Amino acid sequence: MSLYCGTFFRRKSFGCYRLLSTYVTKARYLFELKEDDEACRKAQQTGLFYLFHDLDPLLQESGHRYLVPRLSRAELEGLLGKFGQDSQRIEDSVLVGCSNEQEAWFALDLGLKSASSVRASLPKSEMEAELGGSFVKLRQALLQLNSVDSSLLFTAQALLRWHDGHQFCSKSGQPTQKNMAGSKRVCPSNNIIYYPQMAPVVITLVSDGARCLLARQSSFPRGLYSALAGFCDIGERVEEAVHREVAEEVGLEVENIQYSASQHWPFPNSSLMIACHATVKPGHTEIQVNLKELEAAAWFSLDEVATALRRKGSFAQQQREASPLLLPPKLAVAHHMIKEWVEKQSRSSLAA
Ligand SMILES: NC(=O)C1=CN([C@@H]2O[C@H](COP(=O)(O)OP(=O)(O)OC[C@H]3O[C@@H](n4cnc5c(N)ncnc54)[C@H](OP(=O)(O)O)[C@@H]3O)[C@@H](O)[C@H]2O)C=CC1
Ligand SMILES: [Mg+2]
Repeated sequence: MSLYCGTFFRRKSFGCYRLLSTYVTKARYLFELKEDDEACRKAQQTGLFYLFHDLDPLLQESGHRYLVPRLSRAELEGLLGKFGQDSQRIEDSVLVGCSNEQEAWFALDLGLKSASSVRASLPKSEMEAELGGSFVKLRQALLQLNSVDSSLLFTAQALLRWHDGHQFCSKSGQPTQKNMAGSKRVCPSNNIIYYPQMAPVVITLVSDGARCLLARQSSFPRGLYSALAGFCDIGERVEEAVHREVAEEVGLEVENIQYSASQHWPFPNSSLMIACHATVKPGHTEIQVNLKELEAAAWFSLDEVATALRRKGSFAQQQREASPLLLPPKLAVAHHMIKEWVEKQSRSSLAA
């Protein structure tokens, strides 16, 4: 038997009521807000709002870091009033999370172009002056955000982008309607439900036992190398995608595929990055770079990679110093895998 009593779920087990964990309580609260428009509308009264302008989040500079301001409902209504918009606009926001105390967090974009005058794009520089911050490209701000803020902003931007691109039903051509939380859109003419999507991408760190294989695309910043990444084809298993992508990009066959971690990556569209380690078949290490996909690929020794990982200083600083190898930023899953590989290799060379 389970009882819902306001803020907590309690489950009766062996005659006593067990308080559910904060995590479970939060998960169920968010589930309720996604399912129940009225509950979500109510949560918008007491919630906090992250602001975006044409998918760029509002940030405030503080030394070398960015802070992410959040507006209360009253502050948001005041802002909208100054720009001739009524509080109805708040219902365009999407739910992105909540605090342990069940204060719901929403994201609202006031800069996306829309055909409707009630959804007009508000002027960016006037809003920035009013809010004492600036709307910054999320990719540019990455290195100056903490991991909690960046993860929330990744989700918020991906969700806002998805809604902006799914205003119409692909079958009937009619406008779709967002539910209050923004967890889906429905076509009123045929009841088709559209859910936000992420494209699965495999990212593989290939090792030959002593070295790891890193590659770069011509679009990467100068000096940056990363693990091999590629979109999963439809119908493919993760293992198949890993085999195919490595074969396509560097002409090698891999084995011993081991799952490492995953990450939602919002650039340029929403991807679910599935990170795996893999090894090449013994003696099969000769790389044949597919120049349609990559600019270069090479094997790097433990020492080269460990030195690059240890290097301090900003990315731009390292580029100026012409560091021989630059690695992805800490918050990218590619960085996590490279670090994991270095730790494992270092442990096994110590043990040897
Ligand atoms: N977080 C991290 O640590 C890292 C994240 N990544 C991300 O991984 C993603 C994939 O890596 P990438 O090497 O570019 O991928 P691929 O090797 O699969 O090649 C990219 C090409 O795939 C095509 N493509 C684009 N979107 C899709 C899609 N949804 N489904 C199928 N094919 C698609 C495009 O081709 P066309 O333009 O010809 O249509 C694109 O040029 C990138 O978005 C990148 O940002 C990559 C490395 C590290
Ligand atoms: Mg690729």
